[in-house]
Amino acid sequence: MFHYHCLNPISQVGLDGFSSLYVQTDNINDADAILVRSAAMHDLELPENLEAVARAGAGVNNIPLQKYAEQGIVVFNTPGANANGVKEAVLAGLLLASRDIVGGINWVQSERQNDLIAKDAEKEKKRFAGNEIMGKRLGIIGLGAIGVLVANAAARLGMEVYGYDPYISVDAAWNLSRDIRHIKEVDEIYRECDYITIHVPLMDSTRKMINKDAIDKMKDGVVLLNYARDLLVDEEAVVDALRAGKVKRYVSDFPNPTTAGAKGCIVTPHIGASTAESEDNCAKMAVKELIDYLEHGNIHHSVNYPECDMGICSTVCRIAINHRNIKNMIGQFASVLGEADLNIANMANQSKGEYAYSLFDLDTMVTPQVIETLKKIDGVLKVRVLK
Ligand SMILES: NC(=O)C1=CN([C@@H]2O[C@H](COP(=O)(O)OP(=O)(O)OC[C@H]3O[C@@H](n4cnc5c(N)ncnc54)[C@H](O)[C@@H]3O)[C@@H](O)[C@H]2O)C=CC1
Ligand SMILES: O=C(O)CCC(=O)C(=O)O
Repeated sequence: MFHYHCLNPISQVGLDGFSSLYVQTDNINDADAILVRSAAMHDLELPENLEAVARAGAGVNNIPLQKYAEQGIVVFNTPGANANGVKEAVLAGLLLASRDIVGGINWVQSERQNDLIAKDAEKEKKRFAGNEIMGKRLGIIGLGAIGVLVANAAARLGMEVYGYDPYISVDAAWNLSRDIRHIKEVDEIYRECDYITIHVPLMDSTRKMINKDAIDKMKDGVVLLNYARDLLVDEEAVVDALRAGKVKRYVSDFPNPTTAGAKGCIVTPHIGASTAESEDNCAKMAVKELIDYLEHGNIHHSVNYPECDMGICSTVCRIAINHRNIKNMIGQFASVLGEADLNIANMANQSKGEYAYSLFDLDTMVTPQVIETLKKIDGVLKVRVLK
């Protein structure tokens, strides 16, 4: 029996993927696994028995990845599962920034008692006029799951699309329309584009990457869109640039005291991925990842441990070891198992940065003493026995 705890509401369609072997618990201390969306986990101490955290979404800046890796806790995310939801929100953002649709709706609302509203609308509508996006130049920073979808959709809407991503994956490159212009220096995006949208993860290297220096290089009247994370942008600098007329509109999905209500800011309450489809997709993928890890020890889409897949164990037992990526770990595991007269039928060892993961399928059941000996090896962070 496995227990899981949800730190945020998770789509029932996804949770239905758990078999009768799984029970939801309100007590985090009983949990083998946690499902989370945007809840902040940096100050959350996790119990020793916890095996995994699955982020039903893309961004993992709310999770202390290294701290959990040190505890042998594997953190997963769900790459691409909510990308279409965000793409559609970005398209809405492009249109909302181009025409004063929000102002127009608010005007109609404020005139709802006015019997002459139809006639007055014809006089007032020039205040809410704007421009079309067709033929305008859109710069996309970050061509991952979301950036690629935004690029292709904007190109189909007749925009001239510039894409910048020095670390683009082979898959993303294959999925990118040939109409997208490949930009090698981000300054070219700043210099040339009428609209700039950012789709990179929040990391130390990307924090405040859109700052005053970057804004100064942009075209006058540029529109900035941020459906990635507010901390990627120096928003004080953006608000100053809006006041000065340098930036025309700032569209953000992350409300905070700097941007909420500020002139020229169009801010939504982090709803980029809040569609039934995205929520279901993320939850389904997260649950699948947890099941494969808890039952079979396989790792797919982890952000702090390597990919590792040995399928379903067809021998008597499988040992899963989370450990540091240092020399002679496999040698030590093999000698402990050999000394205990255990034959290794199959094995896998993968590493990612400072951490590594090993699976051993054995022909005979391992004893608790052998597991204790493995746990005592310097650099071992967690050992599990799986059937
Ligand atoms: N508003 C919302 O509800 C949502 C927001 N997000 C945010 O969007 C971000 C991106 O999501 P995905 O596209 O799914 O992630 P992804 O991991 O598929 O793509 C990120 C891309 O950014 C690129 N990148 C990294 N550093 C870069 C840099 N310095 N310059 C240019 N490119 C760089 C990477 O190479 C990668 O291709 C997430 O990390 C998350 O913060 C994601 C989903 C929903
Ligand atoms: O769960 C959510 O709605 C947040 C989505 C998000 O920001 C992400 O996937 O990075």
